[in-house]
Amino acid sequence: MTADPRVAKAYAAMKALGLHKETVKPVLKNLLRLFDRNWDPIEEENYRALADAIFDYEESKKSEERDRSEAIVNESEPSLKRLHRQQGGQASASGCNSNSFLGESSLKRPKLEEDGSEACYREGRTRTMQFGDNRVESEPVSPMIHLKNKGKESASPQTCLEQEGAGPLKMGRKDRRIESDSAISPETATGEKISPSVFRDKGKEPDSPHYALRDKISPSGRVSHAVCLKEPKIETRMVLLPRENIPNQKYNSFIQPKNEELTDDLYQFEVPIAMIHPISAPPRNEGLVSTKAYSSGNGSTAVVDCQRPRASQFVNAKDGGECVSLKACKTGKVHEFVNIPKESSTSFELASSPVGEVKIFLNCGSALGKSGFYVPNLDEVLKMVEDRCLKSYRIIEPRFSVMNLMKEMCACFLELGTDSKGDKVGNGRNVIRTLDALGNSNTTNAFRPKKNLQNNFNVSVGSSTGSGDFKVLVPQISRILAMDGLDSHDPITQLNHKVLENSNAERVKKEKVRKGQGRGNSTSLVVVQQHRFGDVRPPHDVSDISKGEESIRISVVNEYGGEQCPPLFYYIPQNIVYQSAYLKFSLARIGDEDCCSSCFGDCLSSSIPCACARETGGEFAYTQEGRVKEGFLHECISMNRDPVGHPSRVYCKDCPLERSKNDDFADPCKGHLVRKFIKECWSKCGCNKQCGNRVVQRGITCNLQVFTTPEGKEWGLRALEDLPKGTFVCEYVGEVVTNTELYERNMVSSRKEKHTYPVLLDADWASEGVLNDEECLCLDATFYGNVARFVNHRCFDANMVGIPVELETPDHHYYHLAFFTTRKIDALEELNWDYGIDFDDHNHPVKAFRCRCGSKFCRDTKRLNRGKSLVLS
Ligand SMILES: C[S@@+](CC[C@H](N)C(=O)[O-])C[C@H]1O[C@@H](n2cnc3c(N)ncnc32)[C@H](O)[C@@H]1O
Repeated sequence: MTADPRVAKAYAAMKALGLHKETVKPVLKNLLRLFDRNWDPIEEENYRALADAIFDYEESKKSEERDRSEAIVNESEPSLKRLHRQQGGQASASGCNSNSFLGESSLKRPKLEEDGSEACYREGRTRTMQFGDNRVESEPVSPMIHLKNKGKESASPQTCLEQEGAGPLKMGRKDRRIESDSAISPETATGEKISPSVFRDKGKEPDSPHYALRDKISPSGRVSHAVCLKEPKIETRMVLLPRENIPNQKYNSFIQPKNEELTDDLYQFEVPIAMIHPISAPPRNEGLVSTKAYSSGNGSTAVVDCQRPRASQFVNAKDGGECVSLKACKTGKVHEFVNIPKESSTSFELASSPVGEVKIFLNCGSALGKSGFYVPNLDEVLKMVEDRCLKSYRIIEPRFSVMNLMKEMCACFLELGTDSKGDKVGNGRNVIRTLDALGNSNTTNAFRPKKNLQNNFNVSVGSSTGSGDFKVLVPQISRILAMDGLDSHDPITQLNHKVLENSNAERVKKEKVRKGQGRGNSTSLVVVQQHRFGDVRPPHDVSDISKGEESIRISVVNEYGGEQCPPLFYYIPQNIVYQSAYLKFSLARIGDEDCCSSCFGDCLSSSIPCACARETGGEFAYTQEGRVKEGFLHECISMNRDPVGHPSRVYCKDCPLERSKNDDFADPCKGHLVRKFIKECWSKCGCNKQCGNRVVQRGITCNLQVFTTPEGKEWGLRALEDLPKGTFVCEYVGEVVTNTELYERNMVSSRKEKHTYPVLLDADWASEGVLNDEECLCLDATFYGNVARFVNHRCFDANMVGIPVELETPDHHYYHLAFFTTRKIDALEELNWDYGIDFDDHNHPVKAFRCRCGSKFCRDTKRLNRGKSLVLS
């Protein structure tokens, strides 16, 4: 019996396809592992990824068996002959690209198979085609942005989606089946497959195609081919698949197969391209790079001459590979590959400039450590790749060529990176997001168009009126963002956009229509139905978002563009139970020891602390000024800042959070902080409303404003006045839901919401035995909430701390989460608190996002790593 409804649903969906639970289970398990337990990519399109994975797994098993029997037959044959047979379509799956992606083993991190690589190159040796007519010109290249497979980071879900999971999971069974039992494995070492979708007819001929290429070998045998393309006018291309057939664009990242060297010999070079062996590169310098060329020591030149590259972005090829970081420099000339390779890997990089130059750089690391490695003939490599595409991907179109494929990649890159619709307002927004994702929002200007590209590339450049932002929506980057919620398409807020979201608006719209999600016009502020309950959310009053619910007005300002209004929600000044939460306030339940019925006036003025101070060790937590006392505040702050090492971190035997997920794959409890509580006097106390031990219950008294943040976090909250340390700012208000209800909500929303607004009231979850579901409470401010729903996260050194405060009940299962300043805050400073989230935990109710907190202690290491790779000097 499967307890988890998601697992059950998956089984049911597969059952409908005739797949038994036993077959489904191991693959599902692997997929969950692969996606870091993120169900979204699995559930999408009626479990298409899962079905594909199962089919591929089954086929790869069959293929392996076949290969095994062939290997036995071929055992006595000379290796050369076997290699020829590979060429002819009989190669063993254990050759160059043998990793099976989908089965138990194939979901492991991809490893380079040296033997396989060598076999590939040896194969190249036996061929006689010559590569000629390489032409090198040395014109400078304009600013570049870069996309790169770094091949280093561990597989985050988004990484998996983009790379490891990209191939087999994203391809439709029918239109892009990969013949896994073909002679040469369809999968690269990373399990990637090339999407045929990149072949589309653009109907353009290239201008005098020339090609140039430098094959460089590092001392260790690392090979890189780089190609610089000038004026990539598009040659007539074949149509293999209509774009609409692509099941899910976001999974169609284009990543080259391992060991397959793709180069372009058609375009005219602007600059000589060569590779830099990372080892030979000078030490990393975060400042400007001025070196022009490096020598790897064996004659391989390291030259990259590129003017004013502005940004770079890596896309991982796979795990365990080298970390090569591409550095763009302001003054120009050099791309520096700075990190030392750990192991062999393959990286892939696309770069483009605002004026449309595209550069493709491939770095094949698989020959590392092979002493006799030499550069194979390029034409042979191309031929081999084409053969593979023919056999493995069933690309039978006679005009297919790697060159065309590469051109298509450039065309897609440019097409997606520019705005064919001239959609103006949305562009700047994407630029900001993309560039912020790159770690430097100041680079926006770098992408402003200098000239119209229409003639060259059949794409137009969108520029926002006024700002003139050039839209650069790099597909891989935007997908990464989408994975982490920065750019996902919330069906509700999407409808409230004043502008079309991005350059892909048309495509997104089509996709939505196809999925039956398209709903009306997104250009006007509309009141839309909640996808959850079918109720209607009221429009905002920007002069006071609380609509009079608070004692002060809280205005809304939009200074940076983007969403004109915050997402719609009901403003409530106090928590409201949604349904099942056990929250019973009764005077009878408050014992004498939990109130001060004999007090009078202001408890703080009494020399003897009242019973309500019991919770805080017999001392009131507040000062006479109504601020949290220094010592207490610091304890709360330190507890938050070092939650893992904190002694008050406890682990549930039966964690409600994990319990609500699923039985099959539940993790052990990740721990909860046993927090310090404040107990305020309340209705059963004899003191008056002005009692100094009543702070939170008086509500918001500071001047606050909802505003658009410049860093791309969208809406945030700021103070309009200086706030001293320890000041109560606001409470986190929302619907009180049980942990299970929250889990169900998350399932329904399927993590497609752009932002999430849950808070766990878990301060006491682990201190007792097993809690009932209705006692495991959370606050969800998605639909009903107060101004605190706008407070963004900051890692560690946030200027507010959330402290559990008891008002009505001494029961620790329910409490108020109140925010107090951790230091003096200046007027107009953004307010933030540390959500305490683990950025690697994509299964947590608080959806992990790509953190833009700007703290030097930022925990979002993936972003940091990526940021490091994206140095803009
Ligand atoms: C409680 S909401 C905060 C308000 C939100 N910015 C908005 O516009 O409604 C939490 C969401 O804000 C975004 N967010 C909060 N802190 C962030 C940060 N440091 N970096 C990036 N996004 C952040 C995330 O999307 C998160 O899911």
